[in-house]
Amino acid sequence: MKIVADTHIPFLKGVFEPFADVVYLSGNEIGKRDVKDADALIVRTRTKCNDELLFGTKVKLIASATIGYDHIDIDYCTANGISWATAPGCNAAAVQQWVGAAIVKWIKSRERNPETLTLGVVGVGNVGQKVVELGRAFGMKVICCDPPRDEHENLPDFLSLEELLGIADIITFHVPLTKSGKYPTYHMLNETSLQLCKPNALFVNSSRGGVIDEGALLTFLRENPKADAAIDVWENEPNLLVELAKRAIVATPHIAGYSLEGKVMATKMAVEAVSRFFKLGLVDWWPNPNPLNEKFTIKGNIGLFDLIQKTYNIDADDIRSNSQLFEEFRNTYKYRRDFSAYIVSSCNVNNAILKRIGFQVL
Ligand SMILES: NC(=O)C1=CN([C@@H]2O[C@H](COP(=O)(O)OP(=O)(O)OC[C@H]3O[C@@H](n4cnc5c(N)ncnc54)[C@H](O)[C@@H]3O)[C@@H](O)[C@H]2O)C=CC1
Ligand SMILES: O=C(O)C(=O)[C@H](O)COP(=O)(O)O
Repeated sequence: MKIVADTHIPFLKGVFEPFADVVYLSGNEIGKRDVKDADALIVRTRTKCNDELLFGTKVKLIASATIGYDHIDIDYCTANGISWATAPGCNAAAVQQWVGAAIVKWIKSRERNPETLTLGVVGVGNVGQKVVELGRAFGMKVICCDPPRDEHENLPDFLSLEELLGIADIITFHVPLTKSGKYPTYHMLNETSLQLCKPNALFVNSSRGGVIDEGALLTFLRENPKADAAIDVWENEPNLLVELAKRAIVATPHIAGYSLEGKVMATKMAVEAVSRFFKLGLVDWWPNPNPLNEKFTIKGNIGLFDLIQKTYNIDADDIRSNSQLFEEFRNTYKYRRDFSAYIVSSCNVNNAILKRIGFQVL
């Protein structure tokens, strides 16, 4: 058996060596010659799994250690009998933390009162639901838009995108990138839909570049000096639209999901998917030693904003002055810890609220 794996998936080395020849390569370097005789691929967002890579190979399984899967051509895989697996929800808490840190930065710099603000969450899946809880913890009014869920679950409080855009002070996207189907998300925020938005809104994108039309957003920001953007994902990664990055209040290199918890869970889910498929018996696998056993205590008289900033200094991930280092920054990232690693005591926030957004409470 042969496995080709992305070398930047942490904790993977050594796991499959007892069962297979394992070749590690940088995700964007994995090519047809490498995968021709591979049975399985273990990838991240950096490997485009399409006919160009897969045609004529004997790949039977693609396991992606990521939530998103727009890098996998699902139609091609289905038509060609290639199974695929992702890691749903693995780093949702990390993205929640990134969104929290971005919003706190914006509120402090624009001196906005959270209790007067409406948070609009577009896409209410694993990440979106955590962001809804965050907005409530901030004391904001929260409104949601998720037509695919609404259609099946009949959620009376959910709004259309157009309604949400007209009301929200903060608009945050948590949708997959899709170009077809009933509810495509490609450029869902564009020149036309931006006209519905408030001139002092904050636009937050930690979903995928391409969900927002970057050129249209840049024009809107130029025309509306009180509007802002916090962007983690870009249409042409690793290249970013430098003018947009410069105008944004937060510009990071696709690291919203980069917590240690998120990475461990992603690898765990990919390992277990490969093990299930090839019947290798790696059930309830964890890295050994498990780095998540280390926890941290935060004690003292602080409010929620400072608490979030204590867990994550988003400015340290700013890529504006070093945009050419986009991929290197990601590949050498020191994974941060998300809220679940922190045990909080005696701080000025209600314990139930802290627990709802993922902190541990003493
Ligand atoms: N920046 C980063 O590091 C990360 C980015 N992501 C991105 O975030 C996306 C969302 O992640 P999850 O919440 O875990 O996915 P999910 O699949 O749990 O939720 C996505 C939600 O979007 C909804 N949706 C689909 N089309 C929609 C539309 N046109 N309008 C409104 N809602 C729509 C779905 O019904 C679903 O409820 C991922 O697909 C991925 O691309 C995920 C993890 C890390
Ligand atoms: O999980 C996802 O989806 C993401 O976007 C990741 O956090 C980015 O993952 P990598 O491909 O950089 O591992």
